[in-house]
Amino acid sequence: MPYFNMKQAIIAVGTNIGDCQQNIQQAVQAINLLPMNTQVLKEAAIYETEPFDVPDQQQNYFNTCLLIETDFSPEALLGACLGIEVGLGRVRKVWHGERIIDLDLIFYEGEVRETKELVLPHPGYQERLFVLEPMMDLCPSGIFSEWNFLSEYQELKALENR
Ligand SMILES: Nc1ncnc2c1ncn2[C@@H]1O[C@H](COP(=O)(O)OP(=O)(O)OP(=O)(O)O)[C@@H](O)[C@H]1O
Ligand SMILES: Nc1nc2c(c(=O)[nH]1)N=C(CO)CN2
Repeated sequence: MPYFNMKQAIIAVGTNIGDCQQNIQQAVQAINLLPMNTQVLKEAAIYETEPFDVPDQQQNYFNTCLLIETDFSPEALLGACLGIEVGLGRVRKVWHGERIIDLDLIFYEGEVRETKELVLPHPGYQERLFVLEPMMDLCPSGIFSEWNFLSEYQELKALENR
């Protein structure tokens, strides 16, 4: 019987320690091993980006975004992502410090949250070309569910090209 309950979400991935391509690959594998029918449907290109809004000297980041489907709730999906970060060796030391892997939940369908643990859509994604650019690979119209991020992408891209 067809199964209609799956939800789609976008996860932004960032890494700037160690073998960054491998870190991303391991994150994708870990997401595909999650329960609740979770799987990566589409991977954006990987972009090398300069550190943005960081407190110290850091290596360039490698950023991408993943379109996934899942039966997890938004809260459970975030918990699963935080578990993958820990499993891949992430240690939190300072705010916006360098990291082996960062998995941010940008959108979960049209869901909105404003709790201490989970804010949806992810706060600040509109100011981050390193998130918007790979999201355009996943959604070339600049639209995901109720969210239209095309103009934010175009504005930041134009600034970058000046
Ligand atoms: N949409 C979301 N995606 C990921 N984490 C979130 C989200 N909303 C709230 N959080 C909370 O943010 C906390 C800190 O996340 P993290 O340490 O990855 O922040 P950061 O990546 O350094 O900064 P930023 O959130 O600005 O990218 C997490 O423990 C999580 O509970
Ligand atoms: N280029 C780039 N800069 C960042 C990134 C990131 O993933 N890429 N993540 C941050 C905190 O989440 C802070 N700054």
